[in-house]
Amino acid sequence: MADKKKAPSASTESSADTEELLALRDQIDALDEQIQQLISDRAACAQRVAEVKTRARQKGDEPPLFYRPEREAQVLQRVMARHTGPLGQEDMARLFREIMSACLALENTLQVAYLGPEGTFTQQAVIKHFGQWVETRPLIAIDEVFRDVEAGAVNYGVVPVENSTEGVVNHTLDTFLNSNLKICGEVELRIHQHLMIGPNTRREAISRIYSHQQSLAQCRKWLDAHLPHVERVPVSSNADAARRVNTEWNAAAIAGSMAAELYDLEIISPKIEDQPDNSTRFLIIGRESVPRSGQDKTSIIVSMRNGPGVLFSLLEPFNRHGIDMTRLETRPAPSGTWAYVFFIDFKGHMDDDNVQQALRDVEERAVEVKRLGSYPMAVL
Ligand SMILES: C=C(O[C@@H]1C=C(C(=O)O)C=C[C@H]1O)C(=O)O
Repeated sequence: MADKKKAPSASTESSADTEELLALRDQIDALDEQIQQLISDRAACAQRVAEVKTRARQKGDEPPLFYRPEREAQVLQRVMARHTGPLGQEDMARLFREIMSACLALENTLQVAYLGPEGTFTQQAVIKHFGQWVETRPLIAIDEVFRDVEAGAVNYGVVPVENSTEGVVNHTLDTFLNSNLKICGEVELRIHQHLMIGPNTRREAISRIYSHQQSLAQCRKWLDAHLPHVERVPVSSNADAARRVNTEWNAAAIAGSMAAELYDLEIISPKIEDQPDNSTRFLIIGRESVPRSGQDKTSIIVSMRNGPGVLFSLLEPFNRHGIDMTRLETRPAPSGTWAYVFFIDFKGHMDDDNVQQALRDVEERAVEVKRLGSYPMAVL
């Protein structure tokens, strides 16, 4: 009996396995050492970049721009283009996202305000875009995020702008009308909504579901099918919904995984959004214009006078100059003076010749054109 027990570890086959495993681990240890050295060399380069940027600053100039969105987008694009596996292309780019985030933090720690509270999808968008190495500040309203960036209290702000199921976030668009901030980037986030409960919730007695209005709308069909008689209570954010559930025995919340983690809730039905490709787009707002990255988008607001053929005359220059329009939204004019206000996104950078020509043509036909910015298209 005792001999039999010893047999497997003594067999030649398993000791060969162990040797192979040990050799592979030696290889991994050696590679880790090289990776660590290379990351340290990269970080030292970033430190020298910071010195160069600081030296280049002329007396009386604005502080140097440590964060360069166009350069970061190019680095990530190159990582993805040359990648051949076996790790997934996006997984590799995410690793580089974090390496760059840590390198930038050596130069300067970015402060980023976002539409909070903590645990919302917007916080997830901040981390996806900037990586973990930033200081974040949750604020309770979109215009507060704009105000903090305008006042220089933070470097950048992140706000939601459109959802693939529910459409535009009108409040964000309207705030741009009265702001001089620039759009410096965009983030796209796949949105998964989960049904979650707290430690005191009695599953069979759930009579109320808290969530943000948009999330309730994104899960309407699922709720109709699975919990038709449960009251749906809209609250100010998904994180607020998750917080409430903790103290009520008959309530559940719909929110994202960050909120579940933050408030220690149990996800009882994951991914209950009606559209499987449900995603939200966020904008990064800042005070500076971003140079060309090679794969850019531009956003403008155009005010046109009412009249026949207005939309045609607005769109015609884009068509003539071969510009790919990616979004067109109409909003009521803030004052009676303008009949229409159009929010337009298109591919290309304001420094591109055809974009400059198209903008000149649009400016001739419009009451006013406001350039919100050119910025790198979302890479991840
Ligand atoms: C190193 C630089 O500064 C920052 C850090 C980057 C990086 O780690 O690759 C890229 C762009 C900047 O946000 C740079 O400007 O090249």
